Amino acid sequence: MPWPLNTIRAAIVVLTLFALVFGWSDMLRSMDQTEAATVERARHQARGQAKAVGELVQARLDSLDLAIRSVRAAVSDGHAAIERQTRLALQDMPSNFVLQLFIIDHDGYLSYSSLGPSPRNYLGDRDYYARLADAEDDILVVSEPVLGRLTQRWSIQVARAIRDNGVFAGVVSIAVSVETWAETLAQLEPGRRDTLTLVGRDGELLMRSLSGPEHYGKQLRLRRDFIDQPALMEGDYLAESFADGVSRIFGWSRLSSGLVMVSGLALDDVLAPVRKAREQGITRGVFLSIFFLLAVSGLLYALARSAQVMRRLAVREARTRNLVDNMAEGIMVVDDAMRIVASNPALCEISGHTEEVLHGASPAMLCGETTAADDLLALLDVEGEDMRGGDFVGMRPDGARYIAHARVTRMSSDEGGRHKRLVLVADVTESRREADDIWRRANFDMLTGLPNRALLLDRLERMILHARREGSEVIALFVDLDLFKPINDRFGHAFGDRLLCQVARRLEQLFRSEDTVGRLGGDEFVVLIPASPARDLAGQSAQKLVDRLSEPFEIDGEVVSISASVGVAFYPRDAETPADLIAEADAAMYRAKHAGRATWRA
Ligand SMILES: Nc1nc2c(ncn2[C@@H]2O[C@H](COP(=O)(O)OP(=O)(O)OP(=O)(O)O)[C@@H](O)[C@H]2O)c(=O)[nH]1
Repeated sequence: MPWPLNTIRAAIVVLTLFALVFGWSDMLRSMDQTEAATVERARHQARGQAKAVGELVQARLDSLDLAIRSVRAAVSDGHAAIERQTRLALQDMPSNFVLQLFIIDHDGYLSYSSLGPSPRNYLGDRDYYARLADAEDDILVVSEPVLGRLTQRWSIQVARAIRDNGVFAGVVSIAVSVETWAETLAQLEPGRRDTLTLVGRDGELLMRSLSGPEHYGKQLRLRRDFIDQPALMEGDYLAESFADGVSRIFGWSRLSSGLVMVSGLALDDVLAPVRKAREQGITRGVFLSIFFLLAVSGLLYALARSAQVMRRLAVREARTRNLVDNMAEGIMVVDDAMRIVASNPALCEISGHTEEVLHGASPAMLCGETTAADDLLALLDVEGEDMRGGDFVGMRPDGARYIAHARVTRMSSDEGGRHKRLVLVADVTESRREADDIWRRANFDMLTGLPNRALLLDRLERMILHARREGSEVIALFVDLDLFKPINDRFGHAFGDRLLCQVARRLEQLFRSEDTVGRLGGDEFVVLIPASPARDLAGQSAQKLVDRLSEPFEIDGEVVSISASVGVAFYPRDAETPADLIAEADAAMYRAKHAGRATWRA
């Protein structure tokens, strides 16, 4: 059983929603996965970058340390040796990078500067100086950025302590330009909003490629692995940058000097291609979804329309079926192989067969008799015609006959070019009988059964037309019984009727089938004889007639004798028209009466 339409529509709606929800969630999930993978790749990239740049920074620090150590070794040799060694140590360093090399004595006063003699300047308050003074080991200290009192430029001090027999004797320090160093780092950055940050051992910001001095020396507020876990050498994290509020993916690497290089990749830039692809994907998805929904809506609409059409068709079919079932006229559809393929209750009633019996049977079944069946089958053979009609005699299973009128219509051909026939069958038994009766009443004399005046005149007209064509003649014999009234009077009217019938039979026996014997009314009869030539035959016939009617009649045990007077007229000699010819014969009959009756006159 096919699914109800509503179920199909509900299934389509559910499947559509499922497809949309599944499609969208799958697409968004795969987008999320792509985003996560991109972030993961960026983490690796940031780490790698922190490591590579960190190595460069460390190399720089190593060369600065080398310079510091070489100058420190010359301190005990006096001012000239310091100056010579300083020149030597700084000769390969760019002047905008190394701002100056200077020495602070054990009292905290500047005792030497590569920039030349300078006023007595106390620098013992600097953090790095205090740290070196307190340190037990020979360590390299990298200071926070400080604003030079003389130079008014931001610098980082890279310094080592001078020891004289193990006693703190001052500091050799190189001031490097934060600006220049940050610029150098900026050139290594891959993106406009990416950052490279150098962080001190205690988490203080030494330099940052993107920002100015306002952040120098600031302690990074947040807890970071590279601060909390000194043993960890590298790592990554995602955070909002404290300096500019930009979210970044950070990778960090600890340098051998203990400083930490942090490389930050702006999250928005990292994800820009992914987000663009996501936007495009969503736009495409929206269009596809709209298109899909439109297509499904179209399908649902088409289904609704077809359901409507089917309902209308069903109603129409039911109406047609109702009409066909309630029609008084029998209907059958006969296929190309002369089988009944459909019938209605009226046909069952007319034919006396059930629908089951009729179905698949030959229409000949309606007739029962071979000749009648042949007539019907011939009637159904409508090849070349679209419509025809005719009567056939049907026979019911109980043997009862009926007259049916069939109207056969050739239906339009099917795919195979075969035609079916639609046959409307009406039981016309009654109407045919009535029509026959009317016809007989109109054309025959009810007493004798002979043709009456109307039919006589009609037959005479035909005979005259034929004679005119053939050049032959027509004889009209007008017969009037002699003295019939006395018989009526004596034996009664009914007796007279029976006598008239016997006269009619005798007249019929006297003449051939092509002749016509008719009764005009009363005791008057007419005989019409087509003849060529007519003259002798007329006389013989008239005489024969007079003789035969003179013979006695026996009616109800009574023997009676009468005679007849006969008038003869010829076409074309005596008259041209049927009425004139009869009138001429009538006139001749009167002449026979006047001649004494029981004779004939022409
Ligand atoms: N029984 C009977 N009589 C009829 C019928 N039609 C007419 N008649 C009678 O037939 C008679 C005909 O008479 P007529 O032909 O005039 O006269 P007739 O007595 O035959 O005399 P003639 O014709 O002069 O020899 C009338 O008495 C009619 O009433 C009929 O159908 N049946």
